[in-house]
Amino acid sequence: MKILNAKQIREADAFTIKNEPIASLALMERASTAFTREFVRLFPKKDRTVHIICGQGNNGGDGLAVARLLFAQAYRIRLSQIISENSTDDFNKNLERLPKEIPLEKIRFATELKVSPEEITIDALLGSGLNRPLEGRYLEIAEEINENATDTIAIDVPTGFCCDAPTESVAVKATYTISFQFPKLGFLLPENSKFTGKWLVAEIGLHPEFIEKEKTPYTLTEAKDIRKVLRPREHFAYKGDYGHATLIAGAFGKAGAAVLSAKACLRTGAGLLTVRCPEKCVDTLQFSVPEAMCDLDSEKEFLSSLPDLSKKSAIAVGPGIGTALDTQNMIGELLRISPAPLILDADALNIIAMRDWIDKIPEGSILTPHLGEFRRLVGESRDGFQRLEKLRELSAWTKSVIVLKGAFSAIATPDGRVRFNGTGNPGMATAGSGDTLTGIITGLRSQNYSAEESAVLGVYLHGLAADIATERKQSYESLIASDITEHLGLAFQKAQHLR
Ligand SMILES: NC(=O)C1=CN([C@@H]2O[C@H](COP(=O)(O)OP(=O)(O)OC[C@H]3O[C@@H](n4cnc5c(N)ncnc54)[C@H](OP(=O)(O)O)[C@@H]3O)[C@@H](O)[C@H]2O)[C@@H](O)CC1
Ligand SMILES: [K+]
Repeated sequence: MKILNAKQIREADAFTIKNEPIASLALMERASTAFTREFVRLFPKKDRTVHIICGQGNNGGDGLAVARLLFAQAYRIRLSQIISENSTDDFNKNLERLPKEIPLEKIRFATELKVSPEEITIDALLGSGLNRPLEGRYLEIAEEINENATDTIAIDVPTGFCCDAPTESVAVKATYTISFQFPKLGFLLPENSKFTGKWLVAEIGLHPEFIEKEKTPYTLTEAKDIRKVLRPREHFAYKGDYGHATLIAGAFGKAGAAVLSAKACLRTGAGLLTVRCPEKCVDTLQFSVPEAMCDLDSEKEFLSSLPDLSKKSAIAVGPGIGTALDTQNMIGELLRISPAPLILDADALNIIAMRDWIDKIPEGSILTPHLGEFRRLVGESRDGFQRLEKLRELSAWTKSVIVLKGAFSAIATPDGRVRFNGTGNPGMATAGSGDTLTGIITGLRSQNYSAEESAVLGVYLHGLAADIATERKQSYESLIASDITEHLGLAFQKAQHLR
């Protein structure tokens, strides 16, 4: 799904009105109907008054239409209209259409507005037309909502929320945001997420031709994108058809990282897996993952040299390796010879940052930094938007795919695109979760998925497996990395639509 900026969304709106063609009022009705449908799903009971706070722009127009539509479904409605000098035509027309039975309070001063925790609050004050930070009474109204509302549902975006830049001033903190047609870039970045609450996107039928031709570097991966890329397992295949992966992982006391990666790699479908590890990790590995072969380093406690890497389909390095000097030199050698596609994670990335080796990263690699590792590689970022720019730059610079892990993991490709991932949950912020992802991506790369496909599929399946684990038997608190691997089978089934 494309992510367009606020200007592009306005243009999509205008293009649809002209070319569908559809009257702008009818498009507003479509948007309000879509919002109402989602609202009714979220709040099917009609035991609480719904208080709708409207501005006089098109976001306010949506609010008036929603008031009429919810009233028709027997919700108890209270409406506050924040009076300003200007109003849009569609706002005025929806004001005319408003049933007389709906109580309408005209608000001139913020102090006149009373928000009650007993009611459900719908925020229709300002939407994507925001062009400056909130101040004066708008700011006071947002504060009144934040202080007193218990359930706030924002139409399109919360009032004061910046779609395409950090929201630095006060904005409404919604419980849910029901947004039209496209997720906004700001929904996907950490500093803005405190305003949207849980967000969802309601389709309003903006013109497909406009959406098709409009260019944006940003997309959000959907289930249908995954289904297009996932290949079915061949009936007459044998293990040699699915690659021989190598995982260079582990150090004394960190055999678990190697175990987690290895298991996830095999569960993702790699035909064969060899794990290169120090001697002290081998018993743990062979006991925990008997399906993997082990190849011992000459050092007992840490990795110091590379194994034979000929005929390997993918090589992952990093989980649990530590940063001993010999291990650093081994990474330097691997970057130099790079005999097969590389997946670089964890301490491999830390070593690259320490030794200033970004220039040595072979083209076509996959890097999977979390926020801390990313910072070590490219320095501090002012905010999520600047971090996104640095992510794109790093991908172009290294000609590699970079997976920046976090909520809505972002996958950058050297051509400047960024693909966000929507699966996963806060339970995944747990030890070993990243090692599991490395294993999954390695398993896919080993089966000859491209670097971009491996990263996109891997991150999606990793998140989906965690979601299924959480739905079935875990909570966000109790989820651990091995639960993710345990549910990979169901994730594949769901992604392939077999379930
Ligand atoms: N796109 C679509 O596909 C569809 C969009 N639809 C809906 O339209 C909404 C966008 O509507 P919109 O453009 O009328 O702007 P909106 O957010 O109501 O603001 C109104 C005016 O407020 C002003 N203003 C700005 N900042 C301010 C501030 N800080 N403090 C005070 N005032 C401020 C500014 O006017 P100004 O004061 O600059 O003259 C601005 O023009 C969108 O979110 C969605 O709900 C659907 O109906 C149909 C399909
Ligand atoms: K709003």
